[in-house]
Amino acid sequence: MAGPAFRAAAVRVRTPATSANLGPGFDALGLSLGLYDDVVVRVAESGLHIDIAGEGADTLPRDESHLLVRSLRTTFDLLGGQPRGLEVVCANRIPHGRGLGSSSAAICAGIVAARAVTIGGAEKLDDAAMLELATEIEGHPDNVAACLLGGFTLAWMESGVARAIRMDAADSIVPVVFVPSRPVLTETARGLLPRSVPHVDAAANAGRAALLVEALTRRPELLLPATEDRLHQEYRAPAMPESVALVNRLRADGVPAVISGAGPTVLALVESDAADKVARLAGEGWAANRLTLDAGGTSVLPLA
Ligand SMILES: Nc1ncnc2c1ncn2[C@@H]1O[C@H](COP(=O)(O)OP(=O)(O)O)[C@@H](O)[C@H]1O
Ligand SMILES: N[C@@H](CCOP(=O)(O)O)C(=O)O
Repeated sequence: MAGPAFRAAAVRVRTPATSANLGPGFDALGLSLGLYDDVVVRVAESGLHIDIAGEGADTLPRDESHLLVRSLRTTFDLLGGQPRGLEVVCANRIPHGRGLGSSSAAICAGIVAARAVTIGGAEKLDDAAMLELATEIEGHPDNVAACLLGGFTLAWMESGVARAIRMDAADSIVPVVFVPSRPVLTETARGLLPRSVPHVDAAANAGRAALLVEALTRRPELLLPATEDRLHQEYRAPAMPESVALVNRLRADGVPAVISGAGPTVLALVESDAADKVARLAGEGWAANRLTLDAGGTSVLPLA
């Protein structure tokens, strides 16, 4: 049987950074942030050519082991076959290994780009199937849900299948990130988690995660209690002691701060009039950035 046909024109995909967990919502809650990687994918006559600018330009592989290319390949297989050749041009702005969802961004960009360059791709792979595939590649659904859908997402697994709903965070909320210079791989930070946790901690997190949905969408004044976590942050402290100390210091000052994703970035969710002041609180050793909320998720854009 013949494989699929491909568009001759290049496709440009923009994909956001994400902050997962948000304190108590381990592997469930995610927030899409206004910091983006861009990728242009073109089907070529032969071979694989990868061009990378920005984050990872000195370290990422230029072969089939590149994460975005692996995601493209997996998606093409699902859509019925591989193109003869591929050109991939990446402009990376999301820092790697910092808890801002760079791997999810690469995975989602690959899936969306493969679907867009395949004629009839959207009919064969709908949005639910993209979430399922992205979760399979990433291993947990929280970042990829926010990355694909934008906004504030709640993801869960149902009979082994990832599902998600999208909400909008209150637009008075400003995400401020404190990014340290040293990375910690998500795999390392997940390896520090215990296999079981005390019932009292699980119960506390369930209540706070539920409260967080209300706080983030409608009542930001509840963000400090709503972002309290007992399931992952302290367990991860040995890999990121300065980050956990900064979270505790900010929280003691009344700032709703959490470890972003698996860390080591610290995320503060603050009202816009306090954002600049909060951004100055961390001091030396942190790149503090006042970001925006992303509403659109991973999108196919016109070529520049
Ligand atoms: N834009 C990208 N292109 C290719 N690979 C990427 C890209 N972004 C991230 N990765 C891969 O993902 C790894 C980081 O993933 P991870 O440890 O989950 O951290 P993060 O919190 O940034 O997602 C990088 O070391 C790299 O191997
Ligand atoms: N729920 C995951 C989130 C990982 O996010 P990342 O941005 O660090 O990849 C976890 O806490 O392990």
